[in-house]
Amino acid sequence: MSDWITFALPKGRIMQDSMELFARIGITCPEMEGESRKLVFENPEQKYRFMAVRATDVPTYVEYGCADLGVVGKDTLLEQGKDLYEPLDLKFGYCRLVVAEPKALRRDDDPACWSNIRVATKYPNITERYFAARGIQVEIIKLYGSIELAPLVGLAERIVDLVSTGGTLRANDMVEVETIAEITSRLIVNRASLKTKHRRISRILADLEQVIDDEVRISR
Ligand SMILES: Nc1ncnc2c1ncn2[C@@H]1O[C@H](COP(=O)(O)OP(=O)(O)OP(=O)(O)O)[C@@H](O)[C@H]1O
Ligand SMILES: O=P(O)(O)OC[C@H]1O[C@H](OP(=O)(O)OP(=O)(O)O)[C@H](O)[C@@H]1O
Repeated sequence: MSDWITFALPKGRIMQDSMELFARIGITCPEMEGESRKLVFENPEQKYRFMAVRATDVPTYVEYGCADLGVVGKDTLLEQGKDLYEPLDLKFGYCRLVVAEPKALRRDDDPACWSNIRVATKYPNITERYFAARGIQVEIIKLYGSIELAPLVGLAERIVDLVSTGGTLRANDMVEVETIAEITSRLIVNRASLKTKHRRISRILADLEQVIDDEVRISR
């Protein structure tokens, strides 16, 4: 099995974009087509294995070498701060990590005057760092989803969360105040695999880079 390549892919929205990109460099997995509760899928002819994991668990599987390669949002990498080799920006999964607050609060609010605020977020580390760098004291309420609910029920005045279309903020009468980071999905690589499976992995990296560069060139 040692010449197999194992990918850790997030079960959610990134999975499909990942498989579409991999298909463009000839990496496919017919076993993954259709509904299934399976967590591991294989293409024995090509010697590829795909593990479906929680988005936030991808770095762990790659760090411990259970997966050679992983696809994960930059938000997760920034939050977890693991020392992982991150050679490629895959240029999908685009969104922004922002500070947001209710429209009604925004009217008289001046972020330059913030000194002590309460923020609900899935990203406590990023949030802490961001406000500490500006000398703002922040009380962080860690949540695991539906972050936009927090200001509606008085749990926190502000949130730090991802925005893509802006639909969730609008639907909950909130507005963006500041952008913390632009986010895309990244390819991450286990450092030991890079040495032990160098030929296969460097080929995958080169092929992906080519396809991504071509796409960027065409879209210009
Ligand atoms: N609205 C969005 N639009 C585009 N990309 C997004 C959006 N929300 C999240 N992402 C990206 O997709 C990644 C995975 O998000 P997803 O919602 O699938 O998992 P999650 O629910 O955040 O993770 P978990 O299942 O571990 O709680 C995020 O880390 C981010 O990089
Ligand atoms: O700008 P939009 O296109 O509306 O997308 C933003 C929403 O998407 C993500 O939530 P997700 O769907 O992952 O739900 P969750 O936070 O409850 O897990 C994010 O946390 C925002 O709530």
